[in-house]
Amino acid sequence: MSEAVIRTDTSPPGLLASLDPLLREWLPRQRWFAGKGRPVTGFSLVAATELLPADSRLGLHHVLVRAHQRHTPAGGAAEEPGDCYQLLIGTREALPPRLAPALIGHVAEGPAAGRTAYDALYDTRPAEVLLEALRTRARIGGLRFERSPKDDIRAGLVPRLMTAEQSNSSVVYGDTFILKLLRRIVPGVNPDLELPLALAREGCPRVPAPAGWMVADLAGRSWTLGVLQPYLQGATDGWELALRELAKGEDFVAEARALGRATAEVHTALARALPTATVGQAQVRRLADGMSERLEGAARAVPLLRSYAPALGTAFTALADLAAEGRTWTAQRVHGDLHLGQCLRSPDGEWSLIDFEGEPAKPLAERRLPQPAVRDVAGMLRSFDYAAHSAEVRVPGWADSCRAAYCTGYAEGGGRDPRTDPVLLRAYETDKAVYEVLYEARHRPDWLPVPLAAVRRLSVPEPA
Ligand SMILES: Nc1ncnc2c1ncn2[C@@H]1O[C@H](COP(=O)(O)OP(=O)(O)O)[C@@H](O)[C@H]1O
Ligand SMILES: O=P(O)(O)O[C@H]1O[C@H](CO)[C@@H](O[C@H]2O[C@H](CO)[C@@H](O)[C@H](O)[C@H]2O)[C@H](O)[C@H]1O
Repeated sequence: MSEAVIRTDTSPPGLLASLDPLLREWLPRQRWFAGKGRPVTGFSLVAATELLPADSRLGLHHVLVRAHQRHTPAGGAAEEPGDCYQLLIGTREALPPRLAPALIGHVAEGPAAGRTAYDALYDTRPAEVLLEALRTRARIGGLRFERSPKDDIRAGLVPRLMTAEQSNSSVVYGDTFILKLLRRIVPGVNPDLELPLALAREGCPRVPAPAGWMVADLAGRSWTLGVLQPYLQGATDGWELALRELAKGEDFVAEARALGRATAEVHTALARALPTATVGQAQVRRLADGMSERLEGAARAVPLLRSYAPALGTAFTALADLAAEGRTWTAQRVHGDLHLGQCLRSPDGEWSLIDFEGEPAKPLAERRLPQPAVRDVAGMLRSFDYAAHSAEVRVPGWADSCRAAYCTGYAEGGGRDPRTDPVLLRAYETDKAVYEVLYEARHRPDWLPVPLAAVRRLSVPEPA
C-alpha cells in the first residue's frame, strides 16, 4: 500500500484523505473503472495538481490516484498495487442541477470541507482550462501540455462532454477538436498518441492527426494523459451504420470493402513508420501459449465457456504446429482493438480509424509490440459478426458477405488477403472471441450471448 507520493503536488495536503470515502463509492461505478468485481481497499496519491485555486465558486484539481484492490471478490488477503486513474476533481459550495450526474459526494473534512466534489469534466470552465493549457503549451506542476505546430487552436471553443459509453472520457470543443482524457494511465507513451503521431508523420490521412497532447512527467517517466484531435464533424461510426443497414435489411458490402481498404492503408503506413519484425517458431509458440492462457483464465471466470475450451484451444495448437513446420510471419505495429466502433465515416464517405490504445487491460509494453496485422483483421471480422447477432432484424448471410468484402478490400488496399492465412486468422479470431466473452461478462453481461454464439461456431472444427 505504500507508494511515495511524487512531490509535484500543488493541491492542498489532506485533499485525497478527505475524498477517500467518496472515491471508494464513486470510482467503481464509473464505466471506465477497469477493476470491476474486486473491492477497493484504499487509495494512494500519485500526484495532485491544483489547476484553479479554490475560490468560493469553484476549485479544480488534477489528481492521479492509485486504487488498491483485493485480488478476488471472495477475499483472501492478497492485494495488488492497483491501477492508476486520472481524475479532474472540481469542488463547489453547491452543485447546480445540470452537474448532478457529475456528483462525487459531499466533503466532510480537510481543505475542501463543506464543499461538494464532482467530476469536473462535466463542467464548462474546467474543460476550458484544459484546452487553454494545451493552446498555450502550459507547464503546471508535473503536467505538461503540448501542441502540434501545424494546428491553430482557437481560444474560447465551447466544450461539451461526450455522453457515449466509453473506456475513457472525451470532451468536444466547438465541434472542432476532441480531447480524450485517458482514465487508467500507465508510465510511458500511450499508443493512442504514439501511433497517430507516427501516421501523421507518414502523411496517412486515415487517422486524425494529434493537435495536442497532455503528459505527466513523474519519477523520470512521461505518462500520456490525453490527446487532442480534430473532431470529424458529422461522422458516424461503423457500428451505428452497420446496425442501421441491418435494421433496413440492407447489406453492408460496399462499406465493408471500403473499410478493408482503409485498414490496409493504415497498416501499410504503420509498417513504414515503425519497426517491423519476423516472428518465427519461438515467438509464435509464446503467442499461442498466451492465447491458451487467456482462454484458461476466461474459462475460470466465465463458467459458460468451460465446455468449449478444449475445442477452442485447437486453434492455438494448430498455429504453434504451423510455426514448428518452419512457417514465419511479419509483425508490425497494429491498432490492437479494431472493431466497427473504432471506424468513423465522414459525410464525404471516407473512413477514418480512431482509438489506437489497444486492449486497455493488457500491459503497455505488450500493446506496443509488433504483431501480425491479421490481428486487426480478426477484430473487424468479429465485429461484423457482432453486428449481425446484435441486430433486431436477422439478415441471413449478412456477416459472411461483409467479412468476405472486407478481406477483398484489404487486399485491394495493398494488404495481403487475410484468407490466405486461415490458421493465423482463426487463432486470432478465437482469441478475440474469448476476450469478448470476458469483456462482456465484466462490463455488459446482457451481451454475453453474442460472443458465446461465436465461441460455439469456432469450437466446431473447420472442414479440411
Ligand atoms: N476525431 C474524432 N471525431 C469525431 N468523433 C470522434 C473522434 N474521436 C473519437 N470520436 C468519438 O468518440 C467516441 C470515443 O472515442 P474513443 O477513442 O473510441 O474513446 P474510448 O477509448 O474511450 O472508447 C468514438 O466512438 C467516436 O464516436
Ligand atoms: O471501444 P473500446 O476500446 O472501449 O473497446 C472495448 O469495448 C467494445 C464495446 O464498446 C468492445 O467491442 C465489442 O463490442 C462491439 C459492439 O459494441 C463490437 O463491435 C466489437 O466487435 C466487440 O469486440 C471491445 O472488445 C472492448 O475492447
